[in-house]
Amino acid sequence: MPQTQSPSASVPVIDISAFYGDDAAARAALAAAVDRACTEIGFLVITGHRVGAALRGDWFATLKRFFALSEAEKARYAPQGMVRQGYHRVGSSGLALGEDKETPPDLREYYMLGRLDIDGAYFADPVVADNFHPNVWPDAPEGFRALGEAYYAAVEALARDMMAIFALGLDLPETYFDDKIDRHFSILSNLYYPPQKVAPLPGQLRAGAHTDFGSLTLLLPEPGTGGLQVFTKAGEWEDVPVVPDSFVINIGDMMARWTNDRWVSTLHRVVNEAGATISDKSRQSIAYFLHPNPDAVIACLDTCRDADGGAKYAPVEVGPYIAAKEAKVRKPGAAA
Ligand SMILES: O=C(O)CCC(=O)C(=O)O
Ligand SMILES: [Fe+2]
Repeated sequence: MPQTQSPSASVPVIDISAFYGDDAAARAALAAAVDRACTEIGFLVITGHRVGAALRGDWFATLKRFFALSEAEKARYAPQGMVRQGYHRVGSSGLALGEDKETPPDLREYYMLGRLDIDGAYFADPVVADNFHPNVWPDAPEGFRALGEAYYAAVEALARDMMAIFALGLDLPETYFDDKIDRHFSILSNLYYPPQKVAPLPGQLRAGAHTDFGSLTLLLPEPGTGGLQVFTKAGEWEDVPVVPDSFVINIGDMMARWTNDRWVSTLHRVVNEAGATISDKSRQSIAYFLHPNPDAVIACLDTCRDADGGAKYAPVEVGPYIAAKEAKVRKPGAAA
């Protein structure tokens, strides 16, 4: 972990196991703790989830074998145009570009998996179909598809549970978000930050400063690795705590808009190792971005209106909002 940043004081660690029990007071306390974390920093580290250790470990190991393949082999799975599913090489995007900050591309490659079940008339409707494409499965390594599908399903379920906890934290019925996320187009971004053999360009990071676009992100950094930082209200970059068997959760722009900025979509980044211009250490992480239904309209929740009943943001449709962000992040020119 980089040594030059202060240890985390802002991001709380919250055990969510009460959600799976029937102790009403414990569930209410959990919802209040999550509300506080989302209000103060927009990030929390959760324990007590149900995503198994073997699944997490096996998926990390399989991904590592994929990223070790030759560039030519990996390029066989690169998507066309703005399709997300498939392999994205190092230099193909820069997250800070989405914040209109001209920076060199991020030092990472990734393999994106999308929603598993896209059968049915809804998903083929031209209005939303751009958000739903079949997954692309590499010939190797063995087990990639089975593990990728199992991991996707596990975090999809956890994200749904987190949205239910969010609803409780916002004084809404637990099921409030269900019909806004039942046709989600969530992306599982399996990330690999290669060892750095040459010095980065000025302003070039492993992942540039950005907010996430969807309603929430479930992030699983490789066990024991740091590098992820949040921008605090005090205006400082702070390390996110590294906690065994946890997920890092942060809210994205959709949740900030739903809550009228009562909950904050916080800037974050992944830094190079402190002071080092080259490094032989790689870093892996797995991010699940919950993107609500593409045709869901995100408007201020009744429980989050300004004192005068108003709202900061005009209603926005999820699909076009996220597509516009991605067009900036993946703009041509960002390619190395
Ligand atoms: O790799 C990480 O730890 C964070 C990545 C991230 O913030 C993102 O891809 O949106
Ligand atoms: Fe992010």
